Amino acid sequence: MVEPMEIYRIGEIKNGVKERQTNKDPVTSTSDGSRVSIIGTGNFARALAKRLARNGYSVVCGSRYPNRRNLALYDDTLADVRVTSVETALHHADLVFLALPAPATVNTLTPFTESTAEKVLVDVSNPEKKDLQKTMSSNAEFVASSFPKAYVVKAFNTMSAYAIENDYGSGVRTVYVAGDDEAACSKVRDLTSAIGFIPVQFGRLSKSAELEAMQRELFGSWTVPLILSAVVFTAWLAYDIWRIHIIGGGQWARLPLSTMNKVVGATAITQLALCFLAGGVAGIVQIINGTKHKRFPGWLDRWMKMRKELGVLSLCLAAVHCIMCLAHLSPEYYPGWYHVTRVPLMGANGTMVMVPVKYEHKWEGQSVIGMGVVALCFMSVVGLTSLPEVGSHMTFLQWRFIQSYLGHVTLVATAAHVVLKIAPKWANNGRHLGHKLPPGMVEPDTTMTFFSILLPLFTIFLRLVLALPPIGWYIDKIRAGWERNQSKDDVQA
Ligand SMILES: NC(=O)C1=CN([C@@H]2O[C@H](COP(=O)(O)OP(=O)(O)OC[C@H]3O[C@@H](n4cnc5c(N)ncnc54)[C@H](OP(=O)(O)O)[C@@H]3O)[C@@H](O)[C@H]2O)C=CC1
Ligand SMILES: [Cu+2]
Repeated sequence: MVEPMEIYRIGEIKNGVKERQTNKDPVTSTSDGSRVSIIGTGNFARALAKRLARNGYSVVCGSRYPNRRNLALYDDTLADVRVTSVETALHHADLVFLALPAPATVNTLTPFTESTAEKVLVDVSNPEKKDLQKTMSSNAEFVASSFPKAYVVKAFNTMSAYAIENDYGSGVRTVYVAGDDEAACSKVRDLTSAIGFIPVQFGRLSKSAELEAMQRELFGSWTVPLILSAVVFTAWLAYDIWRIHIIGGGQWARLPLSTMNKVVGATAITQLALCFLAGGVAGIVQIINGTKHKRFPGWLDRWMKMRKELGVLSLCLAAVHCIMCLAHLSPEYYPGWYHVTRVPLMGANGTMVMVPVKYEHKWEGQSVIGMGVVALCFMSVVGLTSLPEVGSHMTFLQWRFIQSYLGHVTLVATAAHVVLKIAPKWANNGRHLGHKLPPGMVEPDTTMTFFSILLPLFTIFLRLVLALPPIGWYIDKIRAGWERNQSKDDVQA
């Protein structure tokens, strides 16, 4: 942590803040590690300046119009931050943040190229694709090629100005740092930790392209799982509308809640199955390869990497399904779940009549709802621990237990919830539809609920096959490092 130091400022006294003058010359002395310059006076520059000033740094912001910028108007903390010309700011410190729009970065510094020599220039920009130079994959590399005597580092671009300004120990705290000069990167990392963030060296400057690309994708790693959810949801919805409302003549008034509820539930369980199926398919690929040291095919690799997102989306959908279920849980919608009880009522002519009413759940209703609640609880634990903010507080053993073992129990509980829902219909063999089937004939179940359970059941079956001996032993051996072709290769070597 950098020691708080005497802050000097030149400029107007705002809101009665007493001006502290030192006899240091802020322009000529640049080797002081507690001095930082920021080029730009916008949202990012102000947020970073505020944070640095709070931590005792001497901060100067370089502007095109220094006389027109008064940062103290935004925040009292910024009263200690001086606004100077870009050139003066470049001289103020060895560490210079470039908080400028990407297309303006190089143009702003070009007139002062000589002043950039030996400076650590931190590019925080998030350029649009159209702003990138044709031959460059990132703005940071363009800055580096334009100012070869400077040490360019990419950092802070994945953090919002809001988080920089307001983080008091929670929220996103990781700052990715990329650069070719280790001393320069180390300077940026030290400053990052000194102001309360966690620096992570992301790689060399060429990795800036990845850091910049991260900010161009609205949903990042969530994009494909979200699209997949939308596709699965639409497919189930189309099927159920066709089956229930178009050819089945079901009431359209039941579409927004009753039909939609089933579709949301079916999408949730499909996503959950896809989340766990990836591990099963990976197991088969490892058996075929006879080793765990071979890279998975690209599609499987991407699938494995989106398991967290698939699981969390499934949890969100399951929660919505639960609320929708509770919202219309009544004998009208679920007649088979209730006992018929006769209660006496006074008839019109003064005589008592016994009227059948339904208010008590039969075991069918109890078991479906009970199992649904259990599944949702397990799913919440698995989903929440898959978030890095929660998972990072657990030991690997705890994390694996929840993600793998409890995860599979969740899938089984969810499948059981659905099977309990549709099993009574199978037992009735079509009688619920009012059909009289000849002996031995089975009414085919064409409900969406039935189809939606096939993938989860297959996933559970696959995981069982892969877990039980002898296949389970074989996979364990491979996962412990054994290789089928090891001895042959060793002999050849
Ligand atoms: N805001 C955020 O949350 C984040 C921003 N960033 C990156 O930080 C950089 C700055 O963003 P932000 O502070 O939001 O942007 P702003 O538009 O708020 O500020 C940019 C500043 O750059 C200076 N500037 C110099 N030349 C130009 C020019 N030609 N056009 C416009 N401004 C110019 C201006 O200062 P002056 O007029 O005093 O010269 C201006 O205040 C961007 O590259 C952005 O991608 C990265 C992560 C988060
Ligand atoms: Cu359900």
